[in-house]
Amino acid sequence: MSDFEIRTLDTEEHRAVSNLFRETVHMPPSDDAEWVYAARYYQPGGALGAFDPELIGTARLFDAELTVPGGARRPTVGVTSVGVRADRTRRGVLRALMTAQLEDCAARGVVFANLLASEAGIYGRFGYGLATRCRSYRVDARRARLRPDAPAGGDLELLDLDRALEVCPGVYDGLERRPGMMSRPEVLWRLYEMQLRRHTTPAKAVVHHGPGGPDGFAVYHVEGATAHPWTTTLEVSDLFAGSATAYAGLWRFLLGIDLVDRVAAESRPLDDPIELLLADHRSGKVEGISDEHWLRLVDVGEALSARAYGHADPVVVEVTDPLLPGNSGAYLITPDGAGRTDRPAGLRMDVTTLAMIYLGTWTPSALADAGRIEVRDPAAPAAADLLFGTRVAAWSGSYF
Ligand SMILES: CC(=O)SCCNC(=O)CCNC(=O)[C@H](O)C(C)(C)COP(=O)(O)OP(=O)(O)OC[C@H]1O[C@@H](n2cnc3c(N)ncnc32)[C@H](O)[C@@H]1OP(=O)(O)O
Repeated sequence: MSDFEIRTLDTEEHRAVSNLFRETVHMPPSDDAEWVYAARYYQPGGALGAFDPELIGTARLFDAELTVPGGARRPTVGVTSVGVRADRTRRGVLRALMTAQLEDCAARGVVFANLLASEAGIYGRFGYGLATRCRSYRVDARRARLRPDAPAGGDLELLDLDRALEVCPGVYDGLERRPGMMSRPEVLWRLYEMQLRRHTTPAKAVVHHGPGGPDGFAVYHVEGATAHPWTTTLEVSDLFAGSATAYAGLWRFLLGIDLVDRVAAESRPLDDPIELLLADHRSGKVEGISDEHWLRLVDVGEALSARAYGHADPVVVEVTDPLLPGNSGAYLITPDGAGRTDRPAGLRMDVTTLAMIYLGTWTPSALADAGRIEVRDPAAPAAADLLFGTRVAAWSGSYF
């Protein structure tokens, strides 16, 4: 359909993008006070608009880096503010925006794209696969204590929000990253600033200082302190630790704050070790597991050669990518690396399914059993499980 045009928006048009996007997700426009912060979350040149001639659809991005299994980092974009005006949906506007955005990323040498999806049925057709998952849990702070043998040491420093926004970005940058973690560019911290300033109770941060300097932090605020009788929940919006000692130290602090009934952590890695630290593991309760990041391999060859692999017999994976056809073809995956090959494929899959196994979140065997991978060599699924498997669960921890 071509009765609309797609173009990159100027900075002065960003507020219209925000208004349109918020309308599509049934939120009111930002007021002037919020827009002071929200505007800083827009990367110049990062927003696309669809016009007919009014603005009827948007999609935007910011540049970042993604950590892949093995620790290498490659360029990614965080895709956000995707919305099409309700009276212009289902006529190809999103498809045109996604196509233009991905082609631009490919031309710029971006290797990945990440997003958080409003609905699970939208993005698979554009090559995005669910690549990280997270779990939420609540800990009964009145009851929970860490085991006496839990790691201890280091110092804790409590910061108000202004100071936290100065200090935490540097601590984050210095931490080792899991597969799936992104760098946090300035625009992302501006988003978090906006969100944290919105709370009616003060947001705080606690930084853990280990032998080599700051090695972890948690950002939180407490809800419920104004109602009587009160039931307070300390909500953890960020928690990153570069060592087991920092992780235990941050939790020990959070669980020891007075007048807190519950500590809620919404989006933690699937293998977050909190239960192992609690003296009574039933003082914490997993509330649910949910989607986290959807990943698009924009440059399949570069993505496959960037990550590390486990030990197993080599496997040839044939990939199909209708949207970015240059990615289609066969790739030889070995413990020493990956690259294009003419050898016959043991596994065939689309680029969406490849994204699901890329960070190790889903196994090729499970996806083959689900009918999403065509198996041509019966030995290939088990070998691919070992090649693509990771030691720690992939997780991003960054939301936008
Ligand atoms: C990263 C983020 O920002 S997530 C936020 C996404 N935004 C929203 O959820 C806001 C509310 N929804 C919308 O604004 C729109 O309905 C959008 C953006 C989801 C879809 O926009 P449209 O212009 O209607 O999509 P378009 O017509 O290009 O459809 C492309 C394809 O996606 C499908 N599709 C569109 N929306 C959905 C949906 N919500 N669920 C499942 N499939 C969908 C279409 O059926 C079409 O399928 P096809 O490839 O088989 O033909």
